[in-house]
Amino acid sequence: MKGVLLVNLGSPDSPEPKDVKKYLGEFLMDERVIDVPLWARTLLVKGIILNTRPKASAAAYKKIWWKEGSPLIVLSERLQDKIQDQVDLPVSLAMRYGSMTIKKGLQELVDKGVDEVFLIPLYPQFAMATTETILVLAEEIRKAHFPNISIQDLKSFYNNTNYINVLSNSIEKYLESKDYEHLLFSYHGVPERHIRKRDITKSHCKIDGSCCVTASPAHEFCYRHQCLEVTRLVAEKLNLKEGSFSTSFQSRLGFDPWLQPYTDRTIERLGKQGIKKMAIVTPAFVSDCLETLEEIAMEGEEIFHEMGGKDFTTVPCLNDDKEFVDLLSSWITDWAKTETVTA
Ligand SMILES: C=CC1=C(C)c2cc3[nH]c(cc4nc(cc5[nH]c(cc1n2)c(C)c5CCC(=O)O)C(CCC(=O)O)=C4C)c(C)c3C=C
Ligand SMILES: [Fe+2]
Ligand SMILES: [Fe+2]
Repeated sequence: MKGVLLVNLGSPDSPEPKDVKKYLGEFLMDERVIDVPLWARTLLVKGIILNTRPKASAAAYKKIWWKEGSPLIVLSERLQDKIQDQVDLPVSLAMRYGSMTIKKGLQELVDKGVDEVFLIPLYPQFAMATTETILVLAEEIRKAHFPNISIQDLKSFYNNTNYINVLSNSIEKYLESKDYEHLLFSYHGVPERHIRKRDITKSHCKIDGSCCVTASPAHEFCYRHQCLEVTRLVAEKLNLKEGSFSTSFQSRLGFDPWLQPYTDRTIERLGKQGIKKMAIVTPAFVSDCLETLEEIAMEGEEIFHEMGGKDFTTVPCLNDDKEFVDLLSSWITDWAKTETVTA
C-alpha cells in the first residue's frame, strides 16, 4: 500500500530557552548544516552557540509563537490535513529536527499498512542543509527500522511551471490591493561553501554573476541557481519591470561568507535609496516560521523604517493555500498511479 510523508524543518517544543537549546543542539550538530569536522562543530555548537544563542532565539520565538504552538508546525499540520482531504492514501507529517521525528512519521504509515512511501521534503529548492539531510536520514531510518518499505522522493520543484504559477498567483493576490515600488525575493542563506560542495561538475559554481545563469548539470543541486530561477520565473509571470525587484539571502550565522546580497543590508539600501513602499516574499519557506514572521516581518520592517521607508509588506508563505494544496495533491495522485516499486 502507498502512503505519503511530508517533511519540514521542525521547531522547538516550546519557546522556552531549555527547549530551544535542545532543538538548536540537534539542528546545528547536523553535519549538513554546520559542515565542519565533528571536533570543530562540537566546539562551535556546544562550546559557543548553545551558551549564547538559545536565550535570544527563545525571545524571538516567544514573539511569534501561537496559542496552538509553533507557526511552522501548525501550518504544516494544516497543509497535511488539507492534502489528506484530497487524496485516497494516508498522509503523515514529520520534522527533520525536534519531537515529530521521521522515524515516528514512517512508523505511523507502516502501522496503517504502508510499504511504499512518497517522501515530500517541504522545500522548493534543493540544499544539503534541507532536502539532502532529510533524504539521508530517512534512508538510514528505513534501513535500520523498516527494511521492507521503499521510499521515493519528490525532486526539488523550484522550476515546475505549475508551482511557479501557484506562487505567482499567491503573490499577485496578496499584493493586489497594496501599493509597492520594489518587490524583494528573500531566500534563506547558506554558506557559499555549501554550494561549491554540491557542484557535481566540481568546476561550474563560481558564485558570480554568470555561473547560475549558464546551463549546467550542476544546477540540479545548486541552491543559488534554484533561488535565482524562482525569482526570474515569477518576475516573468508577473511581468515585473527590470529594477523593480531583486533577490537577497537572509539568516546568516557565523563568520564564513554566505550567499549575497544579504537581506538586512538590501532592505537598508532600498530605504536609503528613497524607496518608501516595499514588499517582500520568502519562497525558500513553504510555511511561515521564525525566519519569516520575526526576522522579516518584524526586524526587516524595523530596518526599513529606520532608513526612512514607510510601507513594508510581507507576503505570507504558501502555507495551506488552496492552489498549493491542489498542486501537491495532484503530484501525489500522479505518483500513486505509478508502478509499485519493491524495496
Ligand atoms: C549554519 C546554519 C544554518 C543553515 C545552513 C541553515 C539553512 C537553512 N535553514 C532553512 C530553513 C529554516 N531555518 C530556520 C531556523 C534556523 N536556521 C538556523 C541555521 C541555519 N539554517 C538557525 C540557527 C535557526 C534557528 C533560529 C535562530 O536561532 O535564528 C527555520 C525556522 C524554524 C522555526 O522553528 O520556525 C527555517 C524554516 C533553509 C530553507 C535553509 C537552507 C536552504
Ligand atoms: Fe535555517
Ligand atoms: Fe552557480
